[in-house]
Amino acid sequence: MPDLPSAARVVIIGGGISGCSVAYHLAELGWTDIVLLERKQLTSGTTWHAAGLVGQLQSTQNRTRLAKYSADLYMRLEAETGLATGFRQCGSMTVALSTERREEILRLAGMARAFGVEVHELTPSEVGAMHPHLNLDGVVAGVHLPKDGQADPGNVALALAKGARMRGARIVENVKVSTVTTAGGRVTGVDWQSGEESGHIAAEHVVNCGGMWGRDLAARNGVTVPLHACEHFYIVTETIPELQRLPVLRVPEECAYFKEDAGKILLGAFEPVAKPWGMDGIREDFCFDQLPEDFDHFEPILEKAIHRMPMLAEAGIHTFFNGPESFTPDDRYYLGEAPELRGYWVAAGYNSIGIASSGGAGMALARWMTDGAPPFDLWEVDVRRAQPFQKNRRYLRERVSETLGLLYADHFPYRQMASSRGIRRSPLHEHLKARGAVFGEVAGWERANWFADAGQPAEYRYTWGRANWFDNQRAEHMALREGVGLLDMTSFGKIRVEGRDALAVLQTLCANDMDVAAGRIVYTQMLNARGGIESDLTVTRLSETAFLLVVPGATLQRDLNWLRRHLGDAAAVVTDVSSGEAVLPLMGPKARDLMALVSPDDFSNGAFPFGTAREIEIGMGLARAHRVSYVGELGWELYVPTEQAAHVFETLVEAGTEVGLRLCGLHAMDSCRIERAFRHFGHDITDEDHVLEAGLGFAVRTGKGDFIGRDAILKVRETGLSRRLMQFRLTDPEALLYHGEPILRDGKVVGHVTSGNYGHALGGAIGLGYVPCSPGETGAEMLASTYAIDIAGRLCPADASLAPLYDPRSERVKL
Ligand SMILES: NCCCC(=O)O
Repeated sequence: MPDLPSAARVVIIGGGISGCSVAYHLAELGWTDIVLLERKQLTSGTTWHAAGLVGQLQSTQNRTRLAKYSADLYMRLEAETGLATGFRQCGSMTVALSTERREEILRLAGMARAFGVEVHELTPSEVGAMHPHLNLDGVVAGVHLPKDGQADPGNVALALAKGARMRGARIVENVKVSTVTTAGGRVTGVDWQSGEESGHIAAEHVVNCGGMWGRDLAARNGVTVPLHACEHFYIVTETIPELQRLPVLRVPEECAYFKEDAGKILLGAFEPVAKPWGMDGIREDFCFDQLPEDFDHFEPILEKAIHRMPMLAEAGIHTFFNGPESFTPDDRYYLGEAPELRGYWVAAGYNSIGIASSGGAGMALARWMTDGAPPFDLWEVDVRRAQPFQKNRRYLRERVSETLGLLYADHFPYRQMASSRGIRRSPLHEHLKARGAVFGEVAGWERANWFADAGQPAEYRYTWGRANWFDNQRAEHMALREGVGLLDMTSFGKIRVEGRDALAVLQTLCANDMDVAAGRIVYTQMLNARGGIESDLTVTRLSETAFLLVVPGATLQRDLNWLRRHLGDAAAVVTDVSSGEAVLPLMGPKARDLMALVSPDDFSNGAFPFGTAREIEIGMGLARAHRVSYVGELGWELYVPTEQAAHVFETLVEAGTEVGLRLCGLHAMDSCRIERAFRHFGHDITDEDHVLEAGLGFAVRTGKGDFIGRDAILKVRETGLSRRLMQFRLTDPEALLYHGEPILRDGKVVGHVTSGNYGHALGGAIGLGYVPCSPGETGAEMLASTYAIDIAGRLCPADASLAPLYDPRSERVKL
């Protein structure tokens, strides 16, 4: 009979590195009554066969921050626990074989450096000096991270487990969780089995660290954790006598990584088309299992690797390894509390970088569970980004066969997934496609990003330079600025909040005043207690007791979750009505002229002012027109019952010929919104960003009474801001900004670009980003500095502004 309590504060399911790290960090934060249950033996799923690379260079700042934490933790873990982890700070090197890849690694290096990661750029001959066995054919550059390392993954997990046990956590093997029990939308504990024995542990929290079992385990409780295992291949050579100690080497363009360990080379592959595994479930007795080798599948990578490191041709292969690892639809892992079930936490789906990620992820989750909020913005890995449909196994199988290879593929800006597409489509999809739309995907939605001209291939050609759609974007952008453009934003999340207490609920959750007349639209944020932004939305009062909330499609699950969790026993219901209406923004100074051609209603400023919504006739149908704009121009967002969308679209397009209507895509919408300095949730504004630092004080009404975040606003009003969101325009019209580029103030790195695009009306790349300031420092003082943005090592001078560079007085929306 396993030695298990009948109650615990938290039960962690899964004894891989993820579960051990969560247990370690919760114990470190003083949690008692921690129980970790492992179905077989610790590390016996995926951890034991991981390659053990601890690389800090991740594709975003916050994942880099977490990976840096892992590297620092593993450095000290052996001394703390007395258990050897095999961690060696051998450094790592990534080489580029093309100028495009060079741009990518130098951009990443600049970003990582801004976060305190030591990183050096290398010329080809410096690459050769650092790795003398390397064939330098085609190598154009490299980056070296001396503090990267490698470790024995199993031992790191065991050391974390020991550290957790030393602080009182109970870690028990050979106990399987058969059910996570629930009541009233909350976790109540777990039922367990061990051989013939079974029992129950009552618990406030459960953490799903189930790795490749994570999806199925979650699905049993209706929780969405979309991940799927893929086969991951590597070989280990026999001992190579002349081999010296080497840094980890990544040659992403040849899909390969090389790790020197004890005189042998481990060569691993991230091939472009991977082999999903475990489609019909995973064998009950799976424990330290390997999968059958597939030499034909590995051979193309091996051939290139032999060319790159010719000594491999002579080295015998000691081990040909194939083992399953979990992959997710967007190559990002899942952390946080599941929106479906209170007390159900997730740390899973590590996409083959679980050793590098788990240390930091365990720390972040433990702090999240302790404080009820993540330690910093973790939206990119937040489990609430998962869409319910992504549980579908066929979707996952097809998608992960692509995402494994994407780990080492070029991470070009605007790169789109090729697999598992077309799942969520607007009713106008075929209309847009027939007119040249090139689609991108967000949250499963297909969205027209740009429109190809007649005869132009309707496809992306990826680059770090000017894209093949740059001129299309410019034409669409200028149509929105000078004429009239029609967009399709059906992917917006639409939420109805209604009932006797709907107003009271929204007054508590929103920073702006919701007590407005029916037909008014209010731009607002939902804040957390720190004044950070949980949601960025418009709220339209439909009647005394009904409100329509419009949110980005990508944040719908998060926003629904935030609303529902704060309902308490209020007499209000929250309903996702996203599928009921298509959204057609008609924007530009000629929008009123076009509306007059398709509708008998009055669209004058007097009759239809900015910030109002009303039902209108359009063609032979009805729509609700909202006078708002995310591009900063006169216009209306038309909310049309889904089944009337095609009719309204056809009516607008037909009449539009008279006023030069142009179909516009999301790329033009984004370039317009960044010129106008409209913030984008998840980039410019997150739960870490105080609403006043974000420059959104104009949408805050502290005088209306209490609401979540009010105290934090009053406090900052008293103490002053410690940073401010600024807008930048590069003075070189050729340079391009995407995201993550370091910002320099008077020659010193002070922040990074939170979002970037090209300002076609302003004539240069535009970026937003936070700049620290001292309390009391005036805007004029901030603007007296000189600013530059580091783009892959080149310093590009930038004009900085606190007010929007385009239409600073917001006159155009009120034309
Ligand atoms: N599991 C392999 C890790 C690969 C990498 O860190 O690049």
